[in-house]
Amino acid sequence: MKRNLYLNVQDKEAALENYLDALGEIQTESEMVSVTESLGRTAAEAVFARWSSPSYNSCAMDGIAVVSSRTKGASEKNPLLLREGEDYLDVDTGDMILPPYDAVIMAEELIETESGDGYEIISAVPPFANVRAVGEDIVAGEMILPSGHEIRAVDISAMLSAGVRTIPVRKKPAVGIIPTGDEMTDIADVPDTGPEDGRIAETNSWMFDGLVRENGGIGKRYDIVPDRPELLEEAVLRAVRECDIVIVNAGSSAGRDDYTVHVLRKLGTVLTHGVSIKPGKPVILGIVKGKPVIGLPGYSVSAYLAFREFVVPVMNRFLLSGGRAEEKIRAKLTKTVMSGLKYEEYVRVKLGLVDGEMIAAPLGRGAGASMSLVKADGFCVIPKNSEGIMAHEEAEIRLLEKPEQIGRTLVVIGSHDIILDVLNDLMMESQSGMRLSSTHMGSMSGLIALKRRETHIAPSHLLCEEDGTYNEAVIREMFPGEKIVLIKGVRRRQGFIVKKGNPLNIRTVADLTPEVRYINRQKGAGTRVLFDYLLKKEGIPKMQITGYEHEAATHMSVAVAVQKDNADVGMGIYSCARTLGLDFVDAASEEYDFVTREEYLDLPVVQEFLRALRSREFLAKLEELGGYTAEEIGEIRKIHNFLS
Ligand SMILES: Nc1nc2c(c(=O)[nH]1)N[C@H]1C(S)=C(S)[C@@H](COP(=O)(O)OP(=O)(O)OC[C@H]3O[C@@H](n4cnc5c(N)ncnc54)[C@H](O)[C@@H]3O)O[C@H]1N2
Ligand code: MOO
Repeated sequence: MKRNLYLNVQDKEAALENYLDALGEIQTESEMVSVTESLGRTAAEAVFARWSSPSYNSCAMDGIAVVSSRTKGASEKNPLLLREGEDYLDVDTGDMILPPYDAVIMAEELIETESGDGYEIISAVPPFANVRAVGEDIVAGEMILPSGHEIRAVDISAMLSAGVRTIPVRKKPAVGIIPTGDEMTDIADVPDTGPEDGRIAETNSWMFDGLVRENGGIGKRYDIVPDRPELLEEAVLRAVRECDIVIVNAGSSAGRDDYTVHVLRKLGTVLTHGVSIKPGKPVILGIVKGKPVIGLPGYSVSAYLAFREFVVPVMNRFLLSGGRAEEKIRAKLTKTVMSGLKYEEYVRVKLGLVDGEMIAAPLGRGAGASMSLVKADGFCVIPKNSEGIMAHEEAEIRLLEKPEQIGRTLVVIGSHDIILDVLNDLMMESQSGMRLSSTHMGSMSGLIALKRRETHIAPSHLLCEEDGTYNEAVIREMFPGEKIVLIKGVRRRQGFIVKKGNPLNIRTVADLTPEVRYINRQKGAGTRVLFDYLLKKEGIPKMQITGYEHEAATHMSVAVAVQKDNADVGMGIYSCARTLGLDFVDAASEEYDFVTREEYLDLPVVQEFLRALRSREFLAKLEELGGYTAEEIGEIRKIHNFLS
């Protein structure tokens, strides 16, 4: 099969409009459901009340039922005596009121007679006072909900009160999901130890199934189709017979086995192959036997975005829904994101509020970075024909997370350590509703973010080469005249992460001979500073280290690179080596602290962070991870550096 080179990508809006036009008017169907099961469904027709509610005149307050006309003339000067059995009946809220009674006086307004045989009242009551008249809430025949209304819990109770038991709702569109690819293994068949080399656990179909349900449809997953066009043809034809919409996943691009587009052309028509969004470019919009068949790219982020932009609008056609309104906010980016001119680019971001300003920290941009979706609070969309957005500029963010949650976020930018995940977990476990959102950019970038008031806390382990101390020296230099505090964190062991048994026998930087493949950390990372310091001490030039330019963003990615033999050695913390069953050669003990502004200490999110940091659970967790000591944990050191 020849490669598909699709260089003519279409604009997203034009492609979608053209596709919806080609699909024409969709015959929507409805089905009857019990009102009690109708939550979230869309009413296919207007719903009318069968009964009135209340269905009888009912007492609205606890007190006595009276005949209103007989209370005329009662006043403070001329109180009226009411006798039990003759003039009134004791009643409670919800009781039926029958003639001749037509009004209720609240218990609080009654003055008991001294003899206890009745009450005195000092004002007259009008007819139907404190009475819920029949039909006061809902009148039989009244329209309760218009057609197209999405049913909520309150609607359910109103319908039931009005005697409506079943209603017609729009039928959920059935969305067929066909995963493809020779390398795919159904999750049920993946060994417990993980997929064999070269195999991939088929996970996208489960994401689509969830997305289909979230958007009001029914997902129908089909077996994985191997890379053979005749099998895909068969699968598509079957799915088209059984479903309203069909998704074919992967095989949408230019690979030799990417023949989805050929199959769809053979079975029907393809209106678009390739749109100007990134990730998500290789979308295929086809029609087979009148049904929409959409080819989505294999990478999970691309697949998710393309689903949002193309499958959801088609599903909304079936539901006759305008779709959910997207919430948007403006936020300041913490770092520059560059973008090509040809595509509209979707950058996932984490959000937080620092000093009253919304801050967006961009996450990993790879199309396969599914964790960027897990962590994202929103997307920043960089338009076509834009080269990108500069750091500290404002951008529009489409929200995925609730705005309230964002206000309860402790923003942490700086050096990475897995204890940040543990602290977030401890904060989330408590009743506070607060969370910690950390972006790993290295110690130096964290301090710069703190300087610019773009983070609450900057975790840092910056060595002062002159005196071997940590953090204080650089803070004094960077924050003259500002009130900065150091929240003491942990001492942690830094060293060489090597394969089990240390086969290359690495003990010191001097053992990093040219045959040894090193993996480094990004510029500005404290671990890189430490490595450079060790090299300098030994008089070893950086350029002599094989792999000095090979960078990873976290300790854990260094450890994985060693585990999977992309490198022989890298510097990192003990706990990461241990988690992956690797060996560790001690090189230094360093201080990993949390830098913040003094004025932030009183913020509830910072207080909650301190609580988690000083908790017994956290100490226990450090013990479990290994490689940490915490003698000064949670202590606060003021670093006020006022120049005289
Ligand atoms: N020469 C070119 N190569 C590629 C281009 C291009 O323009 N020219 N586009 C790239 C872009 S952009 C994307 S996105 C991908 C899309 O590729 P396909 O849709 O053809 O998907 P595959 O190559 O088959 O798979 C990509 C990736 O995703 C994994 N995958 C696939 N299905 C699943 C599933 N159901 N569950 C989990 N993971 C899945 C698959 O194993 C691959 O790792 O193409 C670029 N290439
Ligand atoms: O455009 Mo692809 O969808 O970036 O990964």
